[in-house]
Amino acid sequence: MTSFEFKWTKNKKPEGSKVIKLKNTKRKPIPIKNPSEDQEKPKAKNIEINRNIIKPQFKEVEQVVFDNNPTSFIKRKGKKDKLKNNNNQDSLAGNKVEISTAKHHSLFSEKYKNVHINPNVRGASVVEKVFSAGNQFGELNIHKHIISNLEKHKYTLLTNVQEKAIPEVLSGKNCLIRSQTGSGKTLTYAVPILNTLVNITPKLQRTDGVQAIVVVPTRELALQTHELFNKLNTFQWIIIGQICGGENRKTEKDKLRRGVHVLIGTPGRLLDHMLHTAAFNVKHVRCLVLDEADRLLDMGFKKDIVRLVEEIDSHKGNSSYDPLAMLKGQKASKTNEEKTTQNDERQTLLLSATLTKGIAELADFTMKKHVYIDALDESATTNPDHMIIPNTVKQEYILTFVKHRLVTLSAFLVSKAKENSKTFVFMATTQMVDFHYELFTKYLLKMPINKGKLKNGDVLLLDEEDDSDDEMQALDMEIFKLHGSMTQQERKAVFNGFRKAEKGILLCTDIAARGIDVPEADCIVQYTGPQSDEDYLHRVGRTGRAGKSGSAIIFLTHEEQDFIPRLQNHKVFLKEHDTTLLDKNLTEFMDEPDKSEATLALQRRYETAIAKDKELHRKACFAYSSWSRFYSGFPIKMKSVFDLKRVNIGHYVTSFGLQESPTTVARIVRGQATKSEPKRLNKKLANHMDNVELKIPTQKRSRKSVGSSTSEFSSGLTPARKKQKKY
Ligand SMILES: Nc1ncnc2c1ncn2[C@@H]1O[C@H](COP(=O)(O)OP(=O)(O)OP(=O)(O)O)[C@@H](O)[C@H]1O
Repeated sequence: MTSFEFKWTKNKKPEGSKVIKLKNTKRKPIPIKNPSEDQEKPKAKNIEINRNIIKPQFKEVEQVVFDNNPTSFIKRKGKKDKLKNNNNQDSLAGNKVEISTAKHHSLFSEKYKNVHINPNVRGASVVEKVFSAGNQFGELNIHKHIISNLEKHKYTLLTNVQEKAIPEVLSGKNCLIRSQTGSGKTLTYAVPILNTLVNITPKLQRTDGVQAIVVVPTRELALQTHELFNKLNTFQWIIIGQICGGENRKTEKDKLRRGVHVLIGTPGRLLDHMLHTAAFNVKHVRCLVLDEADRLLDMGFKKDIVRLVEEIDSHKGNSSYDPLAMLKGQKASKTNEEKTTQNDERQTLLLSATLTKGIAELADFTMKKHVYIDALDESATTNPDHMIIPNTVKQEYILTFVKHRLVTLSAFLVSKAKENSKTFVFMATTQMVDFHYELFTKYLLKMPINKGKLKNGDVLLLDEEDDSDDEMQALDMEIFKLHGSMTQQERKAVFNGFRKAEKGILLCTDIAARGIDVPEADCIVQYTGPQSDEDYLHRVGRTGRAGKSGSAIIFLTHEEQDFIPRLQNHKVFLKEHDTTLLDKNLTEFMDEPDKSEATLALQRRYETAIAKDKELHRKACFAYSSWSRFYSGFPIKMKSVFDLKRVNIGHYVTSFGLQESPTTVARIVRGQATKSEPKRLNKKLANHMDNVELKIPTQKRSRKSVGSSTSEFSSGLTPARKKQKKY
């Protein structure tokens, strides 16, 4: 890269001029014109500093590097020698620079053209009560130790769904249970299962085998459910176990051989053990729970579940299972073996926050007869199209310019850090999570001491080569990341870390969208749109748990604004986010009173950092590429809102802090180009090229994990496994 340097000696220094250092990059400067003066664009060899524009206190600047962009300067303290070496014969002594602070469109509150969201459309959302009318666990016919243990953990009042469902589950009926997110569905099966097992006499032995199987879609949910069971289970003879993808199979086999009564796991791994671990005996399974049933289906686990159910049924007879009858009959001194052969049909429970056609089909397949329990008041009119979201959650949207998405998100996170919030940020792909995690950890949490400005406050500067001793911890906030391509140990550590943290930001994929319970989470950010309307609901449902309050915000671009009326059709009404606080926080954070300048400073800081950091640049390219693949793969029913053909992909590249064209990024990802700064293609051509590239199934793409987000829900099973020997 060629650099130009010039210096004024005191006597040569022209009035009103300053020492600057011009760094020549191939990138074209963003033309910034002072609207008040109709002057020519600054020419490289005739640079003049306009004092009317630069603040007058700009006096003693030793060296300023100008990277071809009038708004972005780089100060290199103590690096004169290095800079000198970079000088070449093109030094421009005496040249003048016109530096303008001409206003750009503002970051957040600019009024958009073509916005057709009607902010006045308000309607009555469907409201579901969380807690029942004061009924308590103590009133249920359950073991007193379970009740005292529940109370010890502050579970005293029954939630609505618990009040309605627990008696039905206790009576042994098959149930399909629907209630809103965070309403306590886990206890509706955990309490009855424990109660049934604790009441069996003589006491269950380890050799009695698995009595209940709980199937959940993700490993985190398995971990969480396992913890809840263990919290409630003070009965030493009842063993709760957990198996899921990513864990050591052999350890799990040993666990199963030693004996487990309640087994919680993800479908793939459960089936794997059912088929290959002789010690896993399903003959005595009394209860099968399919938690987050709709998610299990969405994630393509239907086949595994069908197989799992068939496997359980093939080992059992047909007589009906009735835990209540079993309890009544406990006085007759039957052996455990007699009891299980007599009660050998499983009870099945399906739980979900949304009711879909798929669930109805799954219910038909897994249960002969079942009762449907809905937590919504009987008086409320139920319409399957209406989405029920806790009314304690404030739902908002923010309309951003595509190229400002990154800075807007950063500003939002700065605000959240100030509020000591616990925030989930949902992103489309694992590559996006990885990239943003690294970017924010390195370049948002930490800032140069001068916060992107020269000390005298004149011009913005980029932290191109400042070393760590010039940096400070700008935000007192920990950032976490969670996605399916992390190892099981990493996932566990992050999940536990985030749950225990007092505050923090979790960047995650939809792997954290269902069932995950972080009671203190008070904010949900959807940085990329959901793949379905139901996904919107589940993501939002990570806050506002058990009646607590929370907020949820979705980032939308102009092209995506139809998502708002779409949600209105589901009786979900979002308000536009008031950006005043964002503006304030960003300007304070960047120590730059003008929000456009603050925006540019942060964007340029990111761009410079990414351009210089090879690994981060690679991550940015892969993140963009995975995003474009994700975006082009939105389900048909969502295409009216999220359609790659309608978006300006060049701007999206900018939103990943990249300076290349989309086509070049695609070539870099394919290994056909190294990092470069070519001319941007025109938009149409770039669009066209990128679409063509997406369709070419190159070897690299299929090998690379930049693929869809569904891969991350892997059960840990390797596909097309050879049959393993039982032992
Ligand atoms: N009776 C209760 N009293 C107080 N808190 C409760 C009660 N029941 C459950 N909770 C709390 O409510 C939160 C949500 O519970 P749970 O995870 O079971 O909800 P859910 O309905 O399964 O949600 P999702 O649909 O998102 O999976 C948890 O933090 C749990 O501890």
